[in-house]
Amino acid sequence: MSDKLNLSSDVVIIGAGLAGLAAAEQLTRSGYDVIIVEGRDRVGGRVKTINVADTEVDAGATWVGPHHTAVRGLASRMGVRLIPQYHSGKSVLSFDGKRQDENESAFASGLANDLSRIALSLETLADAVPVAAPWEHPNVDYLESMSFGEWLATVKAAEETRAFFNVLSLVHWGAPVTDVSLLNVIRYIKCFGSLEVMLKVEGGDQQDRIEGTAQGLIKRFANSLDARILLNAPVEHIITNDNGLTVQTPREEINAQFAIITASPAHRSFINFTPPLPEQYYGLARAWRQGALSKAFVAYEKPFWREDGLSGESVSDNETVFLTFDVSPQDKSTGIIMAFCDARGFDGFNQEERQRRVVEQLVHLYGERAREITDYADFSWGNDTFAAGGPNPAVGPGAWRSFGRYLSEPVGRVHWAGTETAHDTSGTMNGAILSGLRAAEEVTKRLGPVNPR
Ligand SMILES: Cc1cc2nc3c(=O)[nH]c(=O)nc-3n(C[C@H](O)[C@H](O)[C@H](O)COP(=O)(O)OP(=O)(O)OC[C@H]3O[C@@H](n4cnc5c(N)ncnc54)[C@H](O)[C@@H]3O)c2cc1C
Repeated sequence: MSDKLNLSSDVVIIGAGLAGLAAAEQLTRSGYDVIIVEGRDRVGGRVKTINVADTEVDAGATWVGPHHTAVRGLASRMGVRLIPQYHSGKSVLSFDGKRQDENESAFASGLANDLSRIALSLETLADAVPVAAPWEHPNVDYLESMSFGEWLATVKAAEETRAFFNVLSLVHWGAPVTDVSLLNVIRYIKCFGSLEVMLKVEGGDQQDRIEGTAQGLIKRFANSLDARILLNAPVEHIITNDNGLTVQTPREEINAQFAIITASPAHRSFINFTPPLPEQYYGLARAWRQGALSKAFVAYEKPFWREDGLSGESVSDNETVFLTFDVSPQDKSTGIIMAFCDARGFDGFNQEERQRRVVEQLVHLYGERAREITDYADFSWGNDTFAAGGPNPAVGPGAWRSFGRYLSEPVGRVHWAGTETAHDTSGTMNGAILSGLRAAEEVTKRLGPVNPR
């Protein structure tokens, strides 16, 4: 007999990120018994709080766009405020080591025209993508034949335009333009609404932050649920038979009718399935390689860049820091720059070297005062000890056509959720919630009615 703790529920949810918690809320409200199993020692998944200068900051997801109604609704129910992303003043651009303020003419002329030309082509391509079934696109062979980088070369994008879109690629897929397929990029743009929405602060995806951090919101959400949450419980094995399934972690064995797996597609393959999943599901896990992205937070006595008329926003082709934002607390008790760092020029170095690289680039962008730091913290999602990678999969050429249809198609008693399986706002916290609700609805239909709580 196994010495594991035996538990049972109607549904087991794997993953205590937003998708898992949203699915659990929906199912428990309908009267079902739910257990959530989470491999990490915390809830939140790709949402995580770290500390810099005694201030909590978002190492993972940060922003909520105006159209992210599921997150907005959740925040409002949990009594958590959204605060506007600081966006006053000029941003800074730095390509090939040449720093300039946003509205200086060198950028405004040639590059702006080329950027608009490429952006328009992308938007036009995105318009025609059937987001729920991109493999049905009439030109799927062409769109899946090349990476985003190859397409940029085909349309003769200027070097700086390519560098600009590389920043977009790094921040969304944690990988350069050479690693993601053209179809993946345009589908993602359609899921977000438009390229403009993806890039904008006011009226766009970077409009608001969650007061007290996104993980603060998720902790409240988790505490409000009428479901058991097991932490430090990595699911190793799922055994299905005619009557139900058994989910095994190193310490627990949980019997249930159905499972909802919210792990990102690449992490699904770390679970052993008996009977095995159909072959295509392993192909999917291989092809949905999780990108890598890191964030550094540099604290100062005050947000000094504001005195120079700067917003703290910057875009660079620097090999370490490619994007910055001002995430200082609203009371300006300290100044904090959040720097998105390219894993390739960051993750392999020790903390001293990572900090040196980040601060040097901030000095380049904001002047010598950027050297006078009061604190520093960083987090590398690609180096995380469990379910490493982030923020989204770097889906390469051919992957959507071969495996896309298996993202959310249930296998027996196993259903799939997670932001990657959403059609609307896929790749965001909002998409995660929507995917959890969709999977809960699928399972509810199969379980049949019980008395709602
Ligand atoms: C650096 C970064 C910045 C981001 N910025 C934003 C942003 O500004 N705005 C925005 O909306 N989104 C942003 N995102 C994306 C957002 O965080 C995700 O889309 C969302 O949180 C995904 O939620 P999820 O529940 O689908 O997946 P996850 O949060 O990944 O949850 C899945 C859970 O499953 C667990 N798990 C995996 N395998 C197992 C197993 N075998 N057993 C048990 N548990 C397992 C994982 O530990 C994880 O907790 C960002 C992400 C990152 C990394």
